[in-house]
Amino acid sequence: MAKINFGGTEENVVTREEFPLAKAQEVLKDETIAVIGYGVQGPGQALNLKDNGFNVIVGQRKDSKTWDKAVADGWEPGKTLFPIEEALDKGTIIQYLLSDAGQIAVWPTVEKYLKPGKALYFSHGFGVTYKERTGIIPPKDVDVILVAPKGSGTSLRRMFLEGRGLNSSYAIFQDATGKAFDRVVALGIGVGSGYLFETTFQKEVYSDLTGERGTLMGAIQGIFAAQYEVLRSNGHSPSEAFNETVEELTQSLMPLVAENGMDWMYANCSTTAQRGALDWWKKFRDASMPVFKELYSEVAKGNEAQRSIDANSQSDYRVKLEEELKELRESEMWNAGAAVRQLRPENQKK
Ligand SMILES: NC(=O)C1=CN([C@@H]2O[C@H](COP(=O)(O)OP(=O)(O)OC[C@H]3O[C@@H](n4cnc5c(N)ncnc54)[C@H](O)[C@@H]3O)[C@@H](O)[C@H]2O)C=CC1
Ligand SMILES: CC(=O)[C@](C)(O)C(=O)O
Ligand SMILES: [Mg+2]
Ligand SMILES: [Mg+2]
Repeated sequence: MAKINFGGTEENVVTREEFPLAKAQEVLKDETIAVIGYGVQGPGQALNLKDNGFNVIVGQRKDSKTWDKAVADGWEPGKTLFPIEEALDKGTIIQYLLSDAGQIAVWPTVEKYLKPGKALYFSHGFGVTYKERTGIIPPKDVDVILVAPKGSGTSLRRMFLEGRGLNSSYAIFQDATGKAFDRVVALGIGVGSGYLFETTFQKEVYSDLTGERGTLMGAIQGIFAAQYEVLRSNGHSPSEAFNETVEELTQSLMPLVAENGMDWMYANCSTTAQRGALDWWKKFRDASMPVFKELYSEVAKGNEAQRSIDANSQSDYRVKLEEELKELRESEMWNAGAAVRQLRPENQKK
């Protein structure tokens, strides 16, 4: 366990150096890892575990699109791919990777197979933290652990195949066997994490729900739309408005931030831009602070969790989500974006 100083605070971090893959394989050599759910995280984690040499099987609803996806990915029905209950029975570690709403519906079935000594693994603190709303209360004689990749399951798989890794948080809610730490870290390394930082189930879900509604997905679309609309209402063309709002950020500036921080990105822009950005960023911070405070309060009260449960437990939730995604895709800003993306040299038809 390394102690890393993050901006003045020392935190526990597990890296591949001190917990190499060989150690993870040794820790889990007698385990059967059953990945329940094959949506976004399921494929990324299961395929990385398989490529890392672990004994992993997939449990999914038969005659479902995701069953077919698993077959297409090489999982063999009756050998490494099973209906959910069969996988639950065979698994000594249950990776519960159904959707958060789906986990509620299937929990009564999962609970039946949680024999003493097994491990119940999540990639989100949602189900256990909001137990009054989800009904997910694990038995006392199983390990309850979490590895939460800080990114899409699609990126987890892509970065693994590129020889890189996506960072994950890890937490132990219950250590019934005395092996919970070794199991959770071994699984974190096995699913392809670059390094693991410690958290709790509650801290993970509060921060994650805030992040995805905030800078990572919700707020960023909000400020893109606001700037785009102001530019357009002042006579700027769609391509100019989109390039100045999104394309330059994703293609040029965000990679510089990822490489070496915000000051590095600023330093690689004009002094005119630096002056402006340094003058305005606090104004945007102050304007959005009340919204972020309201967001966190709604998350901590459980209202955001309930909203997600109510909406995503509807039988037509996917249809409704797709309609809203279509509305976003067909908005002028993202329509202009599709044209701009096509103009990238790498996308030009050869
Ligand atoms: N999407 C991502 O990249 C990330 C997801 N997570 C967490 O990982 C877990 C899995 O997330 P995703 O892969 O996005 O899930 P998802 O929304 O893609 O759903 C996974 C699978 O659950 C199935 N499912 C949904 N409702 C069901 C039901 N009632 N009965 C049976 N199956 C049902 C779906 O068919 C799908 O195959 C969640 O706890 C999520 O919060 C964590 C980090 C990132
Ligand atoms: C990809 C990720 O980390 C999210 C945004 O939290 C999620 O998909 O739930
Ligand atoms: Mg997340
Ligand atoms: Mg999330």
